[in-house]
Amino acid sequence: MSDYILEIKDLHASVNDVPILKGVNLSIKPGEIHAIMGPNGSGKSTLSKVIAGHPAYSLLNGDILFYGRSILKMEPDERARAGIFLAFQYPVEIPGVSNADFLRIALNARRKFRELPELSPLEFFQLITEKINLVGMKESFLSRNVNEGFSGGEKKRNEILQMALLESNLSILDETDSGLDIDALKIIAQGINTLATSTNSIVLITHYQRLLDYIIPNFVHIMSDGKIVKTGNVNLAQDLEKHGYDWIKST
Ligand SMILES: Nc1ncnc2c1ncn2[C@@H]1O[C@H](COP(=O)(O)OP(=O)(O)OP(=O)(O)O)[C@@H](O)[C@H]1O
Repeated sequence: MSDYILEIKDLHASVNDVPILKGVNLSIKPGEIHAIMGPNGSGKSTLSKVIAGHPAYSLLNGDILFYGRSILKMEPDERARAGIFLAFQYPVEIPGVSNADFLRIALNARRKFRELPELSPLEFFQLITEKINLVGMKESFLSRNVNEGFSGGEKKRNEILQMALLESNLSILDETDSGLDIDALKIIAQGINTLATSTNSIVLITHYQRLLDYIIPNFVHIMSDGKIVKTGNVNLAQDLEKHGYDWIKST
């Protein structure tokens, strides 16, 4: 078994024949939290979607290893069941599907993969009641359709609720902090800290140093034009906040 949960090696990817990722290298060990920052359009969301297996992206070169094994041939649902979770920058609404059913079916698919017994609706209800407190959500959100009519911040909370339920090994949170009010940011950050264990890893994609006051990452990476151009600790985010991205170019 590899020492790493995730290893990305010289990853090049394109969308609609436009090259976006131009040689990304990243290694993540269990127990680590990594933050990825970078200017708009630098490829952060693309990286997260390529890891999750989004079919719109073509892989041109490189590899993605999950516990030492290439996942390139795995479908997105296989990757999710195996323990890769992506909280979307723009969570989708699914009219006609109740949030509770969606979450229970997703959880049971993951439990089946882990060779755990599926939860009955009653057992699921007991578990979800505990988990919604973690993200400060009201129970009424469970009977509504997935994200339908949810505010921006409520959609983000719902993503973290999924993360809490699925107990994924690798959780990639794409701008989960954007759209959250100050109180919600603290609640969500606290929830994420509770979910971080010595055996899983979290990748936070963010524009705001503020999030990293609440969730202290082990590493901060800066992406620019499809590559990770600088890696440091949490001080790197503070320097960036002070000096802006032009500072990176001059260092
Ligand atoms: N379908 C597409 N066709 C052409 N270009 C695309 C397509 N999808 C994404 N791109 C481009 O890929 C680049 C990287 O986008 P991506 O969303 O990964 O950036 P990002 O770093 O997450 O940006 P932000 O911080 O604004 O969310 C952008 O220039 C974007 O316009």
